Amino acid sequence: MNVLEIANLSLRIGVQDILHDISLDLPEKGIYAILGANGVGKTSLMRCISGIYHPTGGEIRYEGKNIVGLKSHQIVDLGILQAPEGRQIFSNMSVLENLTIGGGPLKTAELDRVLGLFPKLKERLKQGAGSLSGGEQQMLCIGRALMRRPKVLLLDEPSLGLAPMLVRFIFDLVEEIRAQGYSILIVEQNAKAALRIADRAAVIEGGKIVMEGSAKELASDSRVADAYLGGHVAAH
Ligand SMILES: Nc1ncnc2c1ncn2[C@@H]1O[C@H](COP(=O)(O)OP(=O)(O)OP(=O)(O)O)[C@@H](O)[C@H]1O
Repeated sequence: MNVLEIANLSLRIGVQDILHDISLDLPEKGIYAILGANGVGKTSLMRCISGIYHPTGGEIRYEGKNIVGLKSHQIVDLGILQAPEGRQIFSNMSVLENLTIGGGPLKTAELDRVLGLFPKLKERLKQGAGSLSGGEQQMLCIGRALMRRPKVLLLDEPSLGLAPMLVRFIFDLVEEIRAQGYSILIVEQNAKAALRIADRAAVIEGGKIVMEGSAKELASDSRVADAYLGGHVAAH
């Protein structure tokens, strides 16, 4: 079953066509990767799903129901949570405050579950979030989304600015999060890392899907290799 279905989605802002005829399905407990270079529309697609941008055409169905037109907070309440690009943590607040902000009364069980995934954060609960390393800030950003127990997690460039070792760590963690029953849509420029963990993937160029298939197919496609894997077909 698909938890999220995007059908013929288009987005126009002013006179600019940002997204055109985007269709993709996220299976329940699946990882779907959206690949592409800078500025092709990946973040805009995420923003359409989370209700920040309103698509000009098409549908976004969550558990079979079209969510286009709903407000961001309604989409969050339905169970679609985004860990945004650039992390957007509150650097002058503590790690604990960042994790618990906006979530109503503190849910200890949720906190324990999230901290179980991120032992590094557990050691730094009282510390100012601004003093965390880049990788830890990324964990905090994902952890904050998980505190709301989403069904669908939207990850925008989780590897951005991280050292290769940390990229591996973050992607292993995404796999672990999926194993806990979440469905994950991940936007990435790091095609190699994303294809390693994804079930399916799409490549976006100029606001359009130019390739779509299983992650295995895409990883062994010479066009993907040339454009996104530095000429090497990825070992899967
Ligand atoms: N609010 C907006 N107003 C005008 N143009 C916008 C707006 N949001 C996005 N765009 C344009 O849409 C295009 C796609 O941007 P988007 O941020 O979605 O790309 P991206 O693939 O996520 O790139 P990046 O990896 O740099 O975030 C860009 O040309 C951008 O300038």
